[in-house]
Amino acid sequence: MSELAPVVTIDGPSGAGKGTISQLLAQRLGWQLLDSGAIYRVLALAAIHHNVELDNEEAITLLAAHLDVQFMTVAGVEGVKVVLEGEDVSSAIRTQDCSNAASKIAAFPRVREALLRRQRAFKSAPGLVADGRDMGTVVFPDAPVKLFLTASAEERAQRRYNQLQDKGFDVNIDRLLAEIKERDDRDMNRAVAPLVPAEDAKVIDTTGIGIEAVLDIVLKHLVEKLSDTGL
Ligand SMILES: Nc1ncnc2c1ncn2[C@@H]1O[C@H](COP(=O)(O)OP(=O)(O)O)[C@@H](O)[C@H]1O
Ligand SMILES: Nc1ccn([C@@H]2O[C@H](COP(=O)(O)OP(=O)(O)O)[C@@H](O)[C@H]2O)c(=O)n1
Repeated sequence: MSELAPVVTIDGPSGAGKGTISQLLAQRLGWQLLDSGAIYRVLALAAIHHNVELDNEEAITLLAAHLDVQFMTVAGVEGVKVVLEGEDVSSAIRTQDCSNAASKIAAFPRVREALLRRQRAFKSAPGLVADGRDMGTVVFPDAPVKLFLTASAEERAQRRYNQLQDKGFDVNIDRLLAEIKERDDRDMNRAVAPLVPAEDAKVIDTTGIGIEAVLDIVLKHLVEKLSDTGL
């Protein structure tokens, strides 16, 4: 791993706060940000747009290899702007249907393989904060700092409910909770790159802990680990 571009990996299930913490951390450090879930989401949307069946691993792998997508950080705007084939899909990739489709295609080993290089290309100086499910286990196994955020399924569903409602989506809390549990189950039990903390990850259960308090825990751990490794 290049010392010029250390990587902090932040993995965990849906609604654990990975995106929020990754963004705050990247801003604080002035580092690059990789929202790997957005790549799986945009691929799922591309499959839907091109009428590719979500169970067709071969066709989705081909689509993954040629995916025309750009990720842009826009000052003052939450999250990254995602442009698929020239169209701004930042909002379209956040629907519940797209979340479920992303988790289905993410179970295909060849699809994951096809997206590896694209994800690793985000690593550049002065450093990278990488958010996902397998950042610490598969994509950046040599990262000097690894975090695994989690929280109870009920709290994660409530957070996602509030977030989607704020964005103007019509949501049902019972359906959200059921889908979060279904997605957790699929992500944790797939054969390749399952959702599991890396052996050297610090696991933080954020149930009942606010964003600022979680960020404090993360920053403290980061400083300790980076000074241990001499970075
Ligand atoms: N520790 C926390 N306490 C309360 N709300 C949180 C916390 N972390 C994140 N949130 C909120 O929960 C929602 C989902 O967080 P997000 O970072 O998108 O999760 P993830 O990326 O893990 O799916 C967001 O609206 C965010 O503001
Ligand atoms: N590194 C990653 C990131 C996401 N994913 C898949 O993509 C889906 C959407 O990821 P996301 O991080 O955007 O989802 P949320 O945590 O925001 O709900 C997940 O349910 C996973 O199935 C993955 O398999 N590996």
